[in-house]
Amino acid sequence: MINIVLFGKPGAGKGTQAEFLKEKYNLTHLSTGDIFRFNLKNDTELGKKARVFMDNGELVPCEVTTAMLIDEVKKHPDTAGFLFDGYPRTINQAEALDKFLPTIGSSVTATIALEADDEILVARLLERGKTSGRADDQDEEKIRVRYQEYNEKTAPLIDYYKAQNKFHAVNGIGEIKDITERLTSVIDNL
Ligand SMILES: Nc1ncnc2c1ncn2[C@@H]1O[C@H](COP(=O)(O)OP(=O)(O)O)[C@@H](O)[C@H]1O
Repeated sequence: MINIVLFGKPGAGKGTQAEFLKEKYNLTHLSTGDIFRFNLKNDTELGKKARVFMDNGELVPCEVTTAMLIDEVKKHPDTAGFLFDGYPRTINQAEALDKFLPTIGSSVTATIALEADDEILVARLLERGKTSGRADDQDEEKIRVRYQEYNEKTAPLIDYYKAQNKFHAVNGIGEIKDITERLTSVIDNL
């Protein structure tokens, strides 16, 4: 089983690249953002718990997110591997994943970060907000909160995975297909 964590700031292109990678490597794509948005749209119990946090650009509490993620993983016992997109986003979540995966005989294979400058990313998010209907993409204030959350809570994961020799980074600026190639060359060399 190969488990890849796609890592990057909001707007870095994780979702776009995940679409190509899941096909190429036959992986199950788990996007916590997508799962939360589905639950919001359908007004489920989970959606009710997540809504205020998401609408404000804040992280949903770890207990809620981790329980949801583990449920999703368990739905795919026969998969060739997972492509985690948007999880883990805190050290607590990374530790939870490192505890859970061995219970299904697996582990994180590698973390790959898509890197890009903040100004480019904020512009991308505002552009996406014009068509995506995502409230958190339409308001600079909310985008700012998401970057704060990233810097405080998610950025420490870089050192967490470096300490395990599992951190890789690629340049997230350029043509979509060139970025896909950068990612596949990392995965093919794992
Ligand atoms: N691992 C997570 N932990 C906590 N909250 C999360 C997590 N993943 C997604 N969320 C919630 O869903 C929102 C949107 O997620 P996502 O689409 O991945 O965002 P982005 O485009 O900012 O990377 C986040 O701002 C957060 O509220």
